[in-house]
Amino acid sequence: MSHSGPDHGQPRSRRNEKGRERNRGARTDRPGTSRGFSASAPAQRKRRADPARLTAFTVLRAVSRDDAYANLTLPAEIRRQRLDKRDAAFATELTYGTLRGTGTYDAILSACVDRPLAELDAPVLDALRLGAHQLLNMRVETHAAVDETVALVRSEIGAGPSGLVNAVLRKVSARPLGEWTERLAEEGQLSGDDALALTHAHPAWVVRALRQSLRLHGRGQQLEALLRADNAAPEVHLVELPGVAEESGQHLGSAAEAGATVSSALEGAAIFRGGDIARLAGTREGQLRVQDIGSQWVTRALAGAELATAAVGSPQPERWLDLCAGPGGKAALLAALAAQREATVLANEPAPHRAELVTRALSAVSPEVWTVRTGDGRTIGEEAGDQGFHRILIDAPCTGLGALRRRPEARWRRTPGDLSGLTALQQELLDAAVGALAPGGLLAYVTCSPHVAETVIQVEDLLRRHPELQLLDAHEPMRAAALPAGRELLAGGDEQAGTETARRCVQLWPHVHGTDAMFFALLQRPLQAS
Ligand SMILES: C[S@@+](CC[C@H](N)C(=O)[O-])C[C@H]1O[C@@H](n2cnc3c(N)ncnc32)[C@H](O)[C@@H]1O
Repeated sequence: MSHSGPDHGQPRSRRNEKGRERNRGARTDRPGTSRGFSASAPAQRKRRADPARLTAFTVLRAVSRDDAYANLTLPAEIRRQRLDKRDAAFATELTYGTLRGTGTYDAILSACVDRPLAELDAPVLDALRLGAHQLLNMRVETHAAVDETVALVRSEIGAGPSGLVNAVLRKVSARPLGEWTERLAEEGQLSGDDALALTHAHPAWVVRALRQSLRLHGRGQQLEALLRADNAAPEVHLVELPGVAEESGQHLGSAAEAGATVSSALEGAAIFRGGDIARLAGTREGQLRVQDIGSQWVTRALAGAELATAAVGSPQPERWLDLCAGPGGKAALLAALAAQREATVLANEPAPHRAELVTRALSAVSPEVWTVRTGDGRTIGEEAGDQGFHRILIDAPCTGLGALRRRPEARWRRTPGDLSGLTALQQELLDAAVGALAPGGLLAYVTCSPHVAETVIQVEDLLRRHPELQLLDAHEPMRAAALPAGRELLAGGDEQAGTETARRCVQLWPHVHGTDAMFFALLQRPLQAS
């Protein structure tokens, strides 16, 4: 992790966006940049917090106090503080980096504080984590990281704890991150996954789960690459919904002019590395949307997979179902693809506010194509009718361990105890979907988690409960949906997977495919019961 922002405590001359040299000596309004700042007596030190650091601190507080989600809270806070582009980028790195690294920073802080961290006031601990991130993982100069954090504490918490924060951060700054983790691993006699957990800031149970899944999918040697990828800022992926704009590809074209790179892996997709997405043409109408390429890929694979002939032979248009649709990303793409095939989509979501989001996402597609149901997916049999659904997507509620890049606090919030409730729900949703599937129909089971209990084991259990189902090779529709570079990306890994079931499923990975670690299994109901 690194930050190359210009004026957050780095006393080097930097250029502004237009390439002009900034006169740093003349700028005294930016914290950490005014000359002699760190040398000034404490009483003369600035008491006002730097807006970017204040933004990050406010989000950290919301995450630890209210269980807020940083990816939702941060944009609102950036707007509230009216941060410019550079400060917004700095605040984002501060917030996301601090949250990702929390476990490791806490281990280091524990070695520098003379009492258990749990005895510190929560805001003080958040400020220390923020300071530790700047010292250990960003290119912020030591004096600025310490002084700015102390200024933040003075202004937001009070003068009381500022001495402690100053002293602790100075101890933290005594060695670089690598030395800290080596030393702590040695002292704690950590080895294997526990040492990796400390070095790469993942809980040990998550490291073990990722190792198990990588091994099952023929990628046993790639654990460190995956852990590193989880700690990198994700690229923003865009999708242009097919067939909804006046001219096909027009929004991707203008996004490319604004700096996006059109994907060579998947049609309709692009990668955007910075900039204001809301200003891209088509976003206001929901025709151009942010969506991980992995999500786009599995949606296109389900829409394009071949149905058994009798299921198609019906005079009725195909009926598609998105069983767990909120907030509607896949539903919108599915509906756009359905419109091109004269199919209809029922998008189901039990949480009313998320069902609203689904309706909003679908509004880019002709309303004749889709309907939203606000209900529990386990009662979907009520909607199956005589015919059933021809294509069903279950994008199941899951631990989300495949999206750690995007949800920086999630890894510390999840516990292994979450698995039993989630896997039980996944099982019930799968059974309900099987009951609603038309003869010859296709069922896509998708998770944004690579945990084997939610993926391959879930599919094996399903096949035991419903031996009539056929597990298709999910790579085929994925390859068919892909562009040449995407087909290449799909090669390897799963082909050497440990079990026949795993070989037939697709497991995407951030370090291989540049997507979330999304799992995709495709099952088919036979035309007639045998
Ligand atoms: C992984 S998210 C789906 C993401 C969505 N497909 C998208 O691409 O935007 C899982 C969704 O399942 C919903 N869910 C939770 N319990 C459910 C249930 N009993 N039946 C159906 N959906 C459920 C959650 O509210 C959540 O919106």
